[in-house]
Parts: sequence; structure tokens; C-alpha cells
Amino acid sequence: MATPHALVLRAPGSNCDGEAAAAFEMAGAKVERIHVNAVRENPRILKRFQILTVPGGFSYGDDIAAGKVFALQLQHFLADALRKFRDDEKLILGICNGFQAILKAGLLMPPDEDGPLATLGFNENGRFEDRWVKLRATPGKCVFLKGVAELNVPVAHGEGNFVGRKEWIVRGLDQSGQVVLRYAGAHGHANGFPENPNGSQDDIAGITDATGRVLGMMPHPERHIFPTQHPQWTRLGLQAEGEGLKLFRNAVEFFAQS
Ligand SMILES: NC(=O)CC[C@H](N)C(=O)O
Repeated sequence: MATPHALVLRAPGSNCDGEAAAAFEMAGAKVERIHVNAVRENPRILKRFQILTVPGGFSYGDDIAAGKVFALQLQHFLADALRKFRDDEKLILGICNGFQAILKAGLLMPPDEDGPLATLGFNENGRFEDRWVKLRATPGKCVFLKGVAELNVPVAHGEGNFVGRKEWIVRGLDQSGQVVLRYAGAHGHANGFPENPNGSQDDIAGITDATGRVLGMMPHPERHIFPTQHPQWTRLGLQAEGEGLKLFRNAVEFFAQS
């Protein structure tokens, strides 16, 4: 099997890059962590990689809005290189602050003439939410979520409230199969807070782009790669691996087939 090369793109304030790198390594990828300034100086670096991850953290101190400055870097200095990356059948994963950055950079949904179609705003309760959540997946053609129905992973964010500019935007995303992760309750839909930790419309926790090769999600799959990371692992029984690892394996296996 060909070993894909994964790039974890750091910025000042990224703090989940180590975990994201570890997850991709465990899944069998060869990983490098590189600062966005280095890629800005030489966008051809991207050619070495098949997978790009924008990890979680507090890039640029969450100034203006979380992920906004990182998004501007991607939009203004790397737009062509990233478009080419995606169009070359490669994979992009944005986790938490990375989701905020790639959404605000227009990599998940291109803006229309009035601007971005959706954003991630402050959590409805105005508080940073740091705890485990349950997710329901409807993978459709999303490469990362192939074979995933449910996922137990933590959230840790203050700005995870997915808001479409108009109601039809979220409906349209749903109809096109792009809403691939939703916050859930123990036996089905989330019943408001705390199951939906941030007030996201339609309980949206993650969306894919139209190709299924770009995924943005607020919860952290890289924080559940070992089974013992789950707070109830002794009561629920020791699993073979953490549930989040499957997403990274799916990405690596995508290149084994191609
Ligand atoms: N864990 C993260 O990536 C946090 C993202 C961002 N700083 C927020 O609080 O919303």
C-alpha cells in the first residue's frame, strides 16, 4: 500500500498539531508539521502531500473571530495552491479551529456575491464548552467518515455555533448530503443543550464539501485514538482502539485504493 504523506499545517497558537500528527502516524501516514509561513513562502511544499490537516487551537489568539486570521492567510496567499490540492483528488481535514479556518476561507462552501454562506459563531450560552459529546454520522460520500455511524469524541471550543446566513442554506446543505456530523442524544436526535453544546443550527457538528474530500468538524477525533481516552472505558469495556482513529485510517486507506 502506498504510504500517503500528511501535512499538519501549524499557525501561531495551534495547539492540537501534535495530536493530529500522532493520529495520522498511528493510521499509517507519514506526517510533517509545517508552519503556514513556510508554506506561504513556498506553496510548492504542498505537492509533497496527499492529506492536509488544519488542527485545533487558538490560531492568532482567536483575534477578530476564531480561525479568521488563519482563514485570511489561506484565502489570500494559498487559495490557488489549495484549490489545486483539492482538485488533485487529495484530502483536507479541518478540526475545530481548523474547521473555523477552512470554513471561513471558503474551502467547504464557496461564498456567493453576498459573502460567506455560513460561519461558526459564539456558542449560544457564551461559554467555552469542553467535554465529551455523542455524534451521529451520515457519511454520504465523505471519505473520512466511511463506515462511521456514531462517534464519541470531545469538544473544546467557544465558537462552534454553526449558523447559515439564511435558513435555506442549512436545508440545502442537508439536501446535498453535506451535513455529515450532527450532535446527538443517547438514543437519537440531540435535545437542545447540553447534547448540542453550542446551539448549532440543525445540530451541525461537521460538514463536507461537494466532493466529499474536504471535512470540517468541531469535535476532536484526534483526542480519541486510544480506547482509554474515553472517560467511561472501564465501565463500557476496553475497545480495540479509540473511535476517532477510524477517520484517520479512512484517509490513509483512500490512497491505498487509488
Ligand atoms: N479546540 C479548538 O480548536 C478551539 C477553537 C477556538 N479557539 C474556539 O475556542 O472556538
